[in-house]
Amino acid sequence: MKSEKRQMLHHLIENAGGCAITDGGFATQLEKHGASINDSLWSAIYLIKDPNLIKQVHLEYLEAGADILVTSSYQATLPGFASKGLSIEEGESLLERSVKLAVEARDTFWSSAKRNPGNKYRRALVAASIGSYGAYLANGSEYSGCYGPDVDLKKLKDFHRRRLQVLVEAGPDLLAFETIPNKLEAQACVELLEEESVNIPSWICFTTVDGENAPSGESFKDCLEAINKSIKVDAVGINCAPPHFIESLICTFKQLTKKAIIVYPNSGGVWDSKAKKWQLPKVFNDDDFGFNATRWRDLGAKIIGGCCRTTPSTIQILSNALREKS
Ligand SMILES: C[S+](C)CC[C@H](N)C(=O)O
Ligand SMILES: N[C@@H](CCS)C(=O)O
Ligand SMILES: [Zn+2]
Repeated sequence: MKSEKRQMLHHLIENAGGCAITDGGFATQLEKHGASINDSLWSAIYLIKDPNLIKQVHLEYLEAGADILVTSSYQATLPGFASKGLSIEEGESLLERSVKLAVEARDTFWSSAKRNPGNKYRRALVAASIGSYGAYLANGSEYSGCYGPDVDLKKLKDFHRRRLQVLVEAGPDLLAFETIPNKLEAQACVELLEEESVNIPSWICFTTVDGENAPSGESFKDCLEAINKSIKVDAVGINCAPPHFIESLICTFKQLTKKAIIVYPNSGGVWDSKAKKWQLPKVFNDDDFGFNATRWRDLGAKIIGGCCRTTPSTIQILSNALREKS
């Protein structure tokens, strides 16, 4: 049973014909529904404010063809919840809720889809999001990689450990480390997976601002060192970076790792961490995503989706493109 679980992500990729589809921007899709997430918890504030809206967004991505749902826990942390006056138990139950909402959406959707013979769907997997330490800081440091001199490996592991334990306990199919901006945090994630004997698959995704290195300026070669040595990490790649960097990054990652490559870029633009808003126009529209997704797949990406400011319609177009031309 244990080893079956470990293989779930690889099986999904195989069943999808070699390239699975993850969902699109979660927080920005909440905003499309009128959510106000200008908050230190960002989208995670909706675990308190309106859990049903979270489920609705998950359902929209399933309908659009996502094979993987990423949970609403990106910026959900125990210290973050504590800063809102919540107890540890309350914080832990909100983390559990993030997984439950996605599992419920998946189960509801799948029980109706499978009644329909010939439907285009596959039973989706639920990936518990673990946003970087920079995401928790809410100061844009997931795009700078600068955590300051006081942040060492132990501090990062201490920060991530309890949340990881609670999320794993809640029963997701896999773990998704998102917007990792430097080598130290990648190493912390790998060591935690090992120390906690995590037995579900995981991916680790980095951001980039120059299209070549991690935001810290460290090379991806250096950032991947610990990841490549660990059997606990199944896929590695990029999320929430501008889409025009993706093609060359897939080629770079192919030379640096044997892990499955995952890419889910944002639609372009720059995050203004003071105004808590995406600035500058999008670089890719939905059709650009559709066209480029087949190219990314042909270059070797095994999981493709979207991040901030991509929507269910982006995933719909991407999914049509990948399914038609596989
Ligand atoms: C991926 S960024 C857009 C998430 C939000 C950021 N951590 C903040 O709170 O400002
Ligand atoms: N899973 C998160 C990532 C933000 S960069 C979201 O889509 O909101
Ligand atoms: Zn994003």
